[in-house]
Amino acid sequence: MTDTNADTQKSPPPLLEFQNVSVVRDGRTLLDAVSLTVREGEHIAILGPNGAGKSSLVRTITREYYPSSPGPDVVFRFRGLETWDAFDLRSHLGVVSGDLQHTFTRGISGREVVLSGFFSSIGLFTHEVTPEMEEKTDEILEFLEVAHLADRPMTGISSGEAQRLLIGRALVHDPGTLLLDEPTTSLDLHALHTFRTTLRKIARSGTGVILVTHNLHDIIPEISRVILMRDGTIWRDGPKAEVLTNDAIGRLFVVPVHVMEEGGYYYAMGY
Ligand SMILES: Nc1ncnc2c1ncn2[C@@H]1O[C@H](COP(=O)(O)OP(=O)(O)OP(=O)(O)O)[C@@H](O)[C@H]1O
Repeated sequence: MTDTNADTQKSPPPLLEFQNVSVVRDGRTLLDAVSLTVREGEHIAILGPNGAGKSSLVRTITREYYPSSPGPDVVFRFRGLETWDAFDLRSHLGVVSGDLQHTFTRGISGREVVLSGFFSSIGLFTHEVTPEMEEKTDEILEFLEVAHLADRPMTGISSGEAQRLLIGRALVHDPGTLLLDEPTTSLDLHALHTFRTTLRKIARSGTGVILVTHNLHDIIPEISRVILMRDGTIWRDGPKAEVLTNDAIGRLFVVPVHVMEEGGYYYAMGY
C-alpha cells in the first residue's frame, strides 16, 4: 500500500495569512479589512501611493501595530502562529524598514551593522560576538559585494552602500523571506542599478522577496505577483502583467499613465 501519511503530505502554513485585518490608530483606520496570503519563498511587490497604508501593513506584520477587532471572521497568522515574537519574525522574515538607515547615526562600521542583526540592535554594545557570527557576516559581506565597506563608518558611506549593509543585517538569520519597505527612496540612478542587481541576486538565491514601494520601476523581473494598496485596502492582487495596466495604475495614482514594459521592468510614462 502507498504511504499516504497526511503529515508527510501537508503543505507548510503560509508565511502570512491575514483575513479581514483592520488596524485603527488614534481614531483613524489605517488598514481596512485586509485579506492577504503570502507563501514562503514568494516574490511579491506591494505598490501604492503615499498614504495608502503600506507602512501600516509592514508595522502590522512586525507587530508594532495590532488588529483592532479580533473576531470570528478575522485571521491573523504568521507561519500558522496566531501570536509571534521578534525571534519568530527575524528568523523567517528579514525586515529592512525605510527609516532604519537614519537610526545608525553613530560611527558604527559596516561590519558592525551586519553583526548587529544577530542582536536586533543598532551597534554591538556589550553583546558577545561568536566566531560563527563573524563567519556568517563575512559570507554576507561577500555575497552582497560590500566586503570593502566592512571597516567604513556608516556615517561616511553613501545611501546605496548603507542600504546594502542593512540588507546584510536582515539576512544574518538566513530568513526565508526579505521584506523591504520603500528601499529606493534616496537612491540615485547608479545606486538604484546596484540595488536592483543585489535584490535580483537575493531573489534568485531562493530567498522570498516582499518589496513595498510606490515606484513601478523598483519591481524586479523576478517578482511575479503584485498587490495594489489604496486607502488602507488591498485593491488588486494578481499576476504582474494583469495588475500593472494603464487603467489600474492610472486609477491608483489618480493620474493618466501609460505603463510600459522593457527588459522585464515596468515604467509609468506620460504623466
Ligand atoms: N500611528 C498613526 N496614527 C494615525 N495616523 C497614522 C498613523 N500612522 C500612519 N497614519 C496615517 O495613515 C495613513 C497611511 O499611512 P502609511 O504610512 O501606512 O502609508 P504609506 O502607504 O506607507 O505611505 P508613504 O508611501 O507615504 O509612506 C497616512 O495618512 C498616515 O498619515
